[in-house]
Amino acid sequence: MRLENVWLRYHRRGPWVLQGVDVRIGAGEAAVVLGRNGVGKSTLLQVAAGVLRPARGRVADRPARVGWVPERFPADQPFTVEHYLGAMGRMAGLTAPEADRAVGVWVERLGLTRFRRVRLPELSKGTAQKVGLAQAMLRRPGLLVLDEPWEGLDATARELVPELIDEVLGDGGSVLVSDHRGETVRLPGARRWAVADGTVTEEGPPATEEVAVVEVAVPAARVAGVVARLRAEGHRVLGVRLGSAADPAGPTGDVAADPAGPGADAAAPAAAGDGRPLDTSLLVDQPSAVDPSAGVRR
Ligand SMILES: Nc1ncnc2c1ncn2[C@@H]1O[C@H](COP(=O)(O)OP(=O)(O)OP(=O)(O)O)[C@@H](O)[C@H]1O
Repeated sequence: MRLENVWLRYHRRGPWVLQGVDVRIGAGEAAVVLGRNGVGKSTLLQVAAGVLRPARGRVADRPARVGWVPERFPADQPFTVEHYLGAMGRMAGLTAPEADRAVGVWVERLGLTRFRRVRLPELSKGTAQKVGLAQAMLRRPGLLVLDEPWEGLDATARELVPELIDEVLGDGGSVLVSDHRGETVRLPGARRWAVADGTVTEEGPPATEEVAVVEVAVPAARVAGVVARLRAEGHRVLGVRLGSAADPAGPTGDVAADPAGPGADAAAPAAAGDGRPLDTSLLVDQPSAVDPSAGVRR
């Protein structure tokens, strides 16, 4: 997904909150949005989620299913937890039985079982936040946007947030999260977007960092998931090639996709050893899968 030259202000003659923002995030990647209070983090997340429309510029390739968790869950709605979540599940495109099943799963995971029949306005802030998390996860989002997700949550639920993020990333989704409490140290692999003066700057890894290249053989059918997981942990995936199970490092392997390397041919058809197509969709157009020469072979 890309934000291209995005401008936004809340009133016709008001100050611009976002001014020509250009950022992108790939499948299986997370980005933490940082900046001082009032700088525009929530505004940026809402544009990314499609809650706010930019005055100028555009958001391209936003995944079809977006999970949006606002900083403050709007609990002033006259529904019980289970009615609200069931309705949200159906709005997300689940059938009634699927929605019921999903509600059961997330109510349990988030420790909401005893609140099922409680009306939203009667919930504490932390419990309402959990309902906010649950509604975003009922149908696995391709983009999960979390505005200060740790705010108001109890210790157990705070532990769960990185777990949910990992699950979305592991399925090839993208995650954006803002945080002013430093909790995002729990997301060591995330990219870091610093918001200041209406613009967003990506903070890169320290240039002096020494790296090593590790070659790993995985079943071809699991390539997409493994690549997404590696990226979610902050590793750069330099390329993927096919090999044989007997001799994975042998010379017979064809290059299936080298996402950013010189001569990369993302359109080249690739098939797993058993003839099934290899899902390389996650391996193209990834800005973070970069310069293979950055890896040092020792
Ligand atoms: N609905 C609104 N109407 C008018 N101005 C708004 C609105 N929402 C936000 N703003 C203003 O836009 C600017 C950016 O706000 P935003 O909430 O995006 O910042 P933030 O970085 O998320 O802040 P915080 O860390 O306090 O949540 C602020 O000056 C804020 O007052």
